[in-house]
Amino acid sequence: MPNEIIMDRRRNGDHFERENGVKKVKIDHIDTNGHTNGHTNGRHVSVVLPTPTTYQRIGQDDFRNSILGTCVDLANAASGGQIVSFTDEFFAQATNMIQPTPAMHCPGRFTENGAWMDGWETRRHNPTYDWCVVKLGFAGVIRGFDLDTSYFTGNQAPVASVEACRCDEGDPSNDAEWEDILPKIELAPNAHHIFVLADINEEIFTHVRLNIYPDGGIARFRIYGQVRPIWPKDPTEVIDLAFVGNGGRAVEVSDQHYGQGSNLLLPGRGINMGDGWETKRSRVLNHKDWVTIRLGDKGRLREAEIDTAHFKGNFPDYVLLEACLCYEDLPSENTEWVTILDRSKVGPHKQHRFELQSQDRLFSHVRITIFPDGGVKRLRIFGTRGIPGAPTSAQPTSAPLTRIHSSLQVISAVALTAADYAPYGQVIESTPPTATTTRANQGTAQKLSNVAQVVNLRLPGSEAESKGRQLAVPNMCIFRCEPAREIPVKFRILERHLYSTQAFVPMGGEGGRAYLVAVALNGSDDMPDMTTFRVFLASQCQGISYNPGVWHHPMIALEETTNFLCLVHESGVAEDDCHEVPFPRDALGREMAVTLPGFRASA
Ligand SMILES: NC(=O)N[C@@H](O)C(=O)O
Repeated sequence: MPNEIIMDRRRNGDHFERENGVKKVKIDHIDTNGHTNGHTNGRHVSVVLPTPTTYQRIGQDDFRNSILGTCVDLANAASGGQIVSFTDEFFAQATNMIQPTPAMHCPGRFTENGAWMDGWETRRHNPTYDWCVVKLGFAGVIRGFDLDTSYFTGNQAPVASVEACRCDEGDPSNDAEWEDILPKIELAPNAHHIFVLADINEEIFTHVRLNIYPDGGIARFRIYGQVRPIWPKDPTEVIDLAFVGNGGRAVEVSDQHYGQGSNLLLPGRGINMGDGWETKRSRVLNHKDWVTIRLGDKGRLREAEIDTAHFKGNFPDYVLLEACLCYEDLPSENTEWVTILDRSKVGPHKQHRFELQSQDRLFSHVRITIFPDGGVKRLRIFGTRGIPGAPTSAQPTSAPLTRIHSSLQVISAVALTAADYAPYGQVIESTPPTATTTRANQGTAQKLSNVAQVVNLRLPGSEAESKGRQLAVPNMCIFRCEPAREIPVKFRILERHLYSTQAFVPMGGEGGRAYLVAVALNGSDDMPDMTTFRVFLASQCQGISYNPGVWHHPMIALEETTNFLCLVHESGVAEDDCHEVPFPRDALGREMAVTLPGFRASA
């Protein structure tokens, strides 16, 4: 047996050097059984690893009664989790693993590489192993995992392990210090593998690395933990104490048949009804449902926002807010609950704001109760932390309410489809649902006509001309768009072309995998109607056209500089050709940004 060297910590990865406290050990290879071989000073060594962190595997039925039931999924794309690097994703993209929705199965559906799989799947015959690095949506402590191989029945990864590290700026470099968090465990096909870590480790992590030996697929990767917020320096700053990024957690839910209670605390307004809290229909008189939320910190509560976005026929009739102060995760039966918002009427698809009662009292939990049942998208509880120096009275502080800490309004992008985009314009693609197709080119081509409208409202004799608008002529031009330099991408302005359509078509040849199309319809106040604001993720095979007067953000290319062919009618009169407004902030003064799991900011 070659000499053994006890390493204080192992890192996955081949061919790197590691100070073992005595000599540099060069790890040559970690085989699929975890045997780590290396050499030091020309002498072959076998590396013995420290005793792995202990853990307990639990069943799905035990989940809610375990510590994981009061945790959040730190990796979830809906909370800003992102895939930052991986060795391979030949069959299916790594970013699928962190989607909020459960894995789906579509037998008989194929991509150009193989069977369509809803998860991360690497190519076969890896001689060592694959890995994928996840950036947590928010820094936090880790309590457990769900390595879900749903629908992977002959191609699941057979063995996996998990490491973590903290990297406050950017992403881990090659010499990052990774900590073994979950040792190698075996994975069965088509199953949830839920692990609770035995050590209550208070170490804060920002990134996790999932290793699979030697290759294969994982449907979903959930990283359960608790956010450790980065609090504002100013103790008087009013913040959303329920926000997941500020450590808010749903600790008890009466019913979440259609949508989890923890969705109430996610960033932004979500993309559809599926990412809110929604109960089943009740069929008994005087029914009610509720969610108990442990705030990120004790605090004095000033205002609440109850958002019923996308709930248009199934919003609750009434809501009630209560609060209490206790130091356990779950308030006990005899906890005193104080009403901070009397039973109040709410309506469809709307952000409701309420002034709260008992603003001078300190609370640690809030309970939202809905009557009789229904759906709520988000709950925001604005107040100040109960720490020395924070205001104890309800008098306005130096920090006006609009200075809300850090919780950007965050929105997710959705895939661009002709149907979803129809209110804003047309999608220009090779399979348009409405184009007329004829043979052309001496029978060697299909001609798809009228794939998008081309409109010029400043023609001779038009109403615009009668109002003194100068005539306009078509301008076919090229926009060479530089890629977004920060992700999430923040929105700066919205613009519109009142008298002309404007089409953008990627010219191929170079450019990133996708680009963003951010649009809004015009409101009754002749400004953008932000309830219609959508962000679409368009592929390089899709062009778009904006209808005249549709508000849109300037084109946002992703990852690589992208050339777009553009067609628009212009008169040369600036205010007619393009009307710009600053991007609207919400009622609480927050900017808006779009998260893009799986995409990286350009260098
Ligand atoms: N996705 C997919 O097709 N996978 C299989 O072909 C395989 O495991 O190689």
